[in-house]
Amino acid sequence: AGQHRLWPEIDTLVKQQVSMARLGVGECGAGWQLFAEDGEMRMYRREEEVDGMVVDPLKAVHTVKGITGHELCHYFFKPEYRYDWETTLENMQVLETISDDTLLFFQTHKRIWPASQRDTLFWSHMRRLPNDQDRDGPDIWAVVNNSTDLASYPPNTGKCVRIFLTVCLLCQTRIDPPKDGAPISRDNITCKITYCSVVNPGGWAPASVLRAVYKREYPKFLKRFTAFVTNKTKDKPIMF
Ligand SMILES: CC(C)(C)c1cc(CCc2ccccn2)cc(-c2ccc(S(=O)(=O)CCO)cc2)c1
Repeated sequence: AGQHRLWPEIDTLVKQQVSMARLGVGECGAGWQLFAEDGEMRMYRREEEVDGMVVDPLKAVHTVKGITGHELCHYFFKPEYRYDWETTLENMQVLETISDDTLLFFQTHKRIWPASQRDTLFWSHMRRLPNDQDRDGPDIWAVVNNSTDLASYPPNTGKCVRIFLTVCLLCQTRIDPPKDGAPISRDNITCKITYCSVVNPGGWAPASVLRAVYKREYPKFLKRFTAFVTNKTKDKPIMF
């Protein structure tokens, strides 16, 4: 099959997002402020505005026992689970199945703050990456979501304001095999998560209101999503 028109953009952005996500908070530029902590979860943001719009880049790191990076990316990527964990979702459509690891989504989100309703149009790509640092270490899995244009879905024509986002979920699984040579169980696996996002909420919303929403919503999202995956996988064979 010929290359899809989006493939070059997808391949370039995925590589760029993954290399950024693998940098520690200290390495990828100054100005990261820790704004939320909960157990193993640390959430950082940078205060940035584009054309007067708050687009605060966000970087969260978390460690969750008992699930793999492949499982976390699988439940984040697959549309059939999204209504179970994305509570702000009003409607989700898969407009195009570009390949088995690349989908085009159109989503409308519930109206949350005293501004208008939002929608998002983005491609989503899931990929296993070679673990080039640690040869025999487990692989790294990533999902990248990036806003895109589609002539049949022009932004800001209907009731919704278009959100523009780039999101990267990067996961690395650590396996600590049991001493007695027993088979690996979920007690022996740990997933190190890096979640990066830059979201331009579009339209106009007061910076103070937006920042309050980010601060409230993002920690909830990561906790809710990882709890969902833990619960979904606990009685299933491990998906390495
Ligand atoms: C909070 C803010 C950054 C402005 C925001 C507001 C809204 C609109 C609805 C909403 C959600 C939460 C709070 C306020 N409004 C949606 C999103 C959003 C949408 C999608 C994705 S995704 O990673 O593609 C997962 C698939 O859905 C992540 C974030 C973000």
